[in-house]
Amino acid sequence: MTTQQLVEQIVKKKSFLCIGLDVDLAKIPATFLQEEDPIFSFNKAIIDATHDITVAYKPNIAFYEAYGLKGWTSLKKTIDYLNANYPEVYTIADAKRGDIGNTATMYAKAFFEDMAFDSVTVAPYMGKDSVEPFLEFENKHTILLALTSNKGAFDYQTQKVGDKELYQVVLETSKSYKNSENLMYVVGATKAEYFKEIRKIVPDSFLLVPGVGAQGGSLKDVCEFGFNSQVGLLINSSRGIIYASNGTDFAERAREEALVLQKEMEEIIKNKL
Ligand SMILES: O=c1ccn([C@@H]2O[C@H](COP(=O)(O)O)[C@@H](O)[C@H]2O)c(=O)[nH]1
Repeated sequence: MTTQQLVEQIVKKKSFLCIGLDVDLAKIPATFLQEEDPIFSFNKAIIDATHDITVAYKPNIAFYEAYGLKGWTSLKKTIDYLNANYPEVYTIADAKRGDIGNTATMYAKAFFEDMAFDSVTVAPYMGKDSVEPFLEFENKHTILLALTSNKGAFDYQTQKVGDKELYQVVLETSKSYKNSENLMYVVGATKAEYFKEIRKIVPDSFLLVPGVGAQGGSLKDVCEFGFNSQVGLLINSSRGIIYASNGTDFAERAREEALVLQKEMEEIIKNKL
């Protein structure tokens, strides 16, 4: 999907919500456990209940890898279901990959070609030649970790490198990568006070923002400086939406939680765009 198509969906749905499909078998309604593929069945129910109010879904790959071959099969069925039934929805493989060039190309093929995701998250630590292979893929985005939502972000990402903080160097340097127009960045909602500085460096880029919901980040605070003329934000919530209930009403409750965020987004879009 192109960035323009993503923006069109955001405007049409009045939403810049991304729902995280982080499925933990210990947390989904017990009735699913009797099914042949509980993870896919759960995802399908969540997707069918929310696709009209969200613009993106983000399965975190760890939640699938943890279940081995069965988990990969559930992931493949989920992405195929999305692409076949809701092709207008943007998809993110939250895989946080990063390795030397030829290996990076294989990671990119896995997520962009075999799995047909629109984007994949990538760690910047191994530098330019570990990121550029992902950027070669047309109409696919590479979402580089910049300033993450966890406490450990302060271990390295805000450390000074010369007169800049490391996350600033990542943002600045990555703009010179070949095909850098295919880049987006991860910035945690729990770091709302950094968005002003981040927008000075990457005013036009899309930011994937996890940390609203279970991690306590504020949508309003992120939008104050994170919002740009094309919205420029994908706000992710995973546990806060998909585990709103583990009863028979789980899908309705997930929709209700998603709707709370979407309504807030609609208001922000009305006031800011
Ligand atoms: O900085 C980051 C990068 C990625 N994540 C991932 O996003 C979701 C958040 O889930 P919640 O349940 O809404 O907290 C999860 O997949 C994380 O691994 C992040 O939280 N922070």
